[in-house]
Amino acid sequence: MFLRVFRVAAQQGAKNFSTSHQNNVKVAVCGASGGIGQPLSLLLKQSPLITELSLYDIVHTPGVAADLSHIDTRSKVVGFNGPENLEKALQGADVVIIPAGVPRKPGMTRDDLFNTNASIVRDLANACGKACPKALIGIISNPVNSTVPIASEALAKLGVLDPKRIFGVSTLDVVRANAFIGEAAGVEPSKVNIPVIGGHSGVTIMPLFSQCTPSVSFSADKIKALTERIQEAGTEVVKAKAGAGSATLSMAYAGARFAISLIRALQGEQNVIECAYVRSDITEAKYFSTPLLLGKNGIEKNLGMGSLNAFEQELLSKAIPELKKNIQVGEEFINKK
Ligand SMILES: NC(=O)c1ccc[n+]([C@@H]2O[C@H](COP(=O)([O-])OP(=O)(O)OC[C@H]3O[C@@H](n4cnc5c(N)ncnc54)[C@H](O)[C@@H]3O)[C@@H](O)[C@H]2O)c1
Ligand SMILES: O=C(O)C[C@H](O)C(=O)O
Repeated sequence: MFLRVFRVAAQQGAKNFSTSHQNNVKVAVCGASGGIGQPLSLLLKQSPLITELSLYDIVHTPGVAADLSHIDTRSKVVGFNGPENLEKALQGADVVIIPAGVPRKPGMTRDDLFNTNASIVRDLANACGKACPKALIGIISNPVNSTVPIASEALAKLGVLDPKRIFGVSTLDVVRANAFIGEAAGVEPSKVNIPVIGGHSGVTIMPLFSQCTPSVSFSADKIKALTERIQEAGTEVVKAKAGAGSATLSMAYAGARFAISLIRALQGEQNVIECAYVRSDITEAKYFSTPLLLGKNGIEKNLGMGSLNAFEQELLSKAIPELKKNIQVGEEFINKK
């Protein structure tokens, strides 16, 4: 079913493709051999909007690329292994998606991944800054609340930061919220659309039930319970996988949706909107996720968070201090001597 949805979305994009200014679209996936990287690359391989798929990892990319290259779709697939090939992998990329780094095990928080993943994201952002400074970059690697500031500062140090082009991928929070609400309300999940704002961990994940379409009429207790489930959904998967990692398949779906939205907007399609964690002046937190109107240069317009009800205001007051702390940790890491 979801493959069909992708085909439909991709075909809708393809209508614009013929009239677009840009016929060639190169997408690079960094961390392409991993639990997310492989299914994400598979989903991207199905999109007729992509002409070149560049797969980078420190292991196994020749095999992953050989395998995917036998699929009879438009894009050419090339694998690049090891840091000495990183800049080659990124050269000319229009979109870079980064699911590189370690995932959680039961009992860990996303912040426990910081020590390993901070330097991985810094190095990949540095390479993007050199090889494809105009690319739209989507960061999946956790902790997203900190890795996006790290990547942004790395690009700023190189003098190539354009905050409109760098995104923390929080699409999985929206996808989960749509799924859980659809199930609870008896509505087809693909018809549900709820903004999830803030950040991507625990209390920073803020689903805005008051702005859900179609509108839903749950009790206050039900909204609280669903909000907590959405906030802890990553942990739900980590526990269920019992040591074998965190969400990979749903993340690949969400990552592909986000990447394809970036490309559709790049191709000139109007009204492409996604929530993502970006540099922002909407709240006191320097980075914050809100619905974004996407365009040819990344963020066309930050659509803000709209009006919040009392429950959502309370969520915001809990999210902001945590976000500020996560952002500061990221900035201190990248700015340390
Ligand atoms: N944003 C989200 O919503 C979300 C959702 C799920 C997982 N994640 C995060 O995504 C990351 C990846 O998760 P996974 O399950 O795919 O992990 P994984 O261990 O299965 O795969 C990670 C891949 O990254 C590669 N890698 C490691 N160092 C690298 C480097 N320097 N350059 C390029 N590649 C490198 C590894 O070789 C591996 O193939 C984790 O940090 C996880 O927490 C984020
Ligand atoms: O929970 C995790 O560690 C992975 C990811 O951030 C998720 O939300 O599934």
